[in-house]
Amino acid sequence: MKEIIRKKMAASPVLRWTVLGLVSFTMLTGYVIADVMAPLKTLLEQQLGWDSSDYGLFTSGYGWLNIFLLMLIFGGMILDKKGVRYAGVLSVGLMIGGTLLKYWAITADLGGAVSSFSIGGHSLFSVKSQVLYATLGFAVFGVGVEMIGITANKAVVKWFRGRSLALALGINVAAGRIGTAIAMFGSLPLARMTGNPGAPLAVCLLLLCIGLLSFLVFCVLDRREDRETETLPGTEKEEEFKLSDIVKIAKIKAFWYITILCVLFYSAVFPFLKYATELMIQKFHVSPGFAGAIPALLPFGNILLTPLFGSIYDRRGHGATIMLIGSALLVCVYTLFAIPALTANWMAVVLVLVLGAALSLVPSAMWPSVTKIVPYRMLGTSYSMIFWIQNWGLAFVPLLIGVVLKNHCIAGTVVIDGVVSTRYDYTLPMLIFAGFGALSIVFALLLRREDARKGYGLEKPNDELQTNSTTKTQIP
Ligand SMILES: NCCCC[C@H](NC(=O)[C@@H](N)CCCCN)C(=O)O
Repeated sequence: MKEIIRKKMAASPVLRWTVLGLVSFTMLTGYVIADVMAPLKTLLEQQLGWDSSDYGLFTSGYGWLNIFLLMLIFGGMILDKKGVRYAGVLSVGLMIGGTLLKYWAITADLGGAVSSFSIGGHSLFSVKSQVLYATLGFAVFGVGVEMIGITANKAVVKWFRGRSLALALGINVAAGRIGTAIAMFGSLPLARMTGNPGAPLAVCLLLLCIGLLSFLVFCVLDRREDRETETLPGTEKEEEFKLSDIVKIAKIKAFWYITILCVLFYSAVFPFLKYATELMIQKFHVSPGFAGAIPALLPFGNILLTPLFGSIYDRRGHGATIMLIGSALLVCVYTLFAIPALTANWMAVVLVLVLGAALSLVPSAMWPSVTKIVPYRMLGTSYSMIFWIQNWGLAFVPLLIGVVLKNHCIAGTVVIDGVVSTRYDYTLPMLIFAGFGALSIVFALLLRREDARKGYGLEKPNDELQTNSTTKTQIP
């Protein structure tokens, strides 16, 4: 009888897809907030008196606790020790707490207060208190949103092993992209309409509370599933995560290949977006009012393509090859972006669309492939280690590009919207991004070779591999 119930729970497609919808919706609400302030840079400067360095400090806050205080790694260990329900509720709690602090900082009247830091009477630096509190809020939020990313991965793996795993993870990534698209298109109009840069954050907070409810419903279903599986005769208890597992993970060569591929690949895409609008204006002569719309096409393509490529991986396999093709596309896109003679508007649109295809190919194969390399009980820690290293790239590559632009790429001045601005030659930054792509190819090749040696099954269809497994812990 219990066997029947278990089959009913775990195998019921309606239940599985409902679980995916609930978890992905929670992640979506977090992803909206991650990007909601980006379109408001000018408004923050006009209405709150921020300058570019205030905004830069605030944006960098996202990674502080994750990178320097290793919060992401601890998040992964909590996930493996305490499970997806505990980690998920904790993540949403952190996101709500961080966003509340950020909202308060943006909307409170702090009377232009300044916070100064000094050691032994020597002043280190001063910063507007409003900027400081908003940054701290964003830092706490950053811990929560990265943690919900890995929690969602592990929850989806838990429910979809053996059944369209890459498609499910692709849909989960697509939910994140919908969140980004909502932020990119909704934030500025809402702030302008209300005349309040805090208004989009208030709406996001409401959305995040609905995200919490959604996750709590998931918790009920997940708990029921666990109870029913546990009481089945012959069900072995999942081996517990131990601290020494970190060493085991670190000894897996393929894990490092996929991690390095991840940091190189993501460092070539997300940091590019921070400069893409200016590239459109200065190289492709797109009008400033329209220039942001071209890079904004990127998440839209992903929404359809990531699940599509995931489904191909499930049915046909070729995971490592999919990552290789995605990396090769990066090289093509950025080499073409670097060619000074190519300045047609349509070319920029085509290149962004191809970049979107690359950003669908690699994640659609990368996240499911990790499950073939490390055992399920270590998955949270493994994803967190990958995210941690990736976060270094996401934090420092934009800085590197900024320094390169300032020191090597100034090519005179240009008038934009009646204002004389510095003209930059983007050839070198584009070649740097192409270089990341070339290195990604190398690591995708190394991964493919390691797979052939160790037989992880990265080139095999997920569905075929999974139907051969019989227990929860049998992932190679
Ligand atoms: N369940 C989510 C899978 C990860 C998706 C992946 N996100 C990340 O890698 C994050 N660490 C950083 C994303 C930063 C974007 N603002 C993704 O492809 O988005």
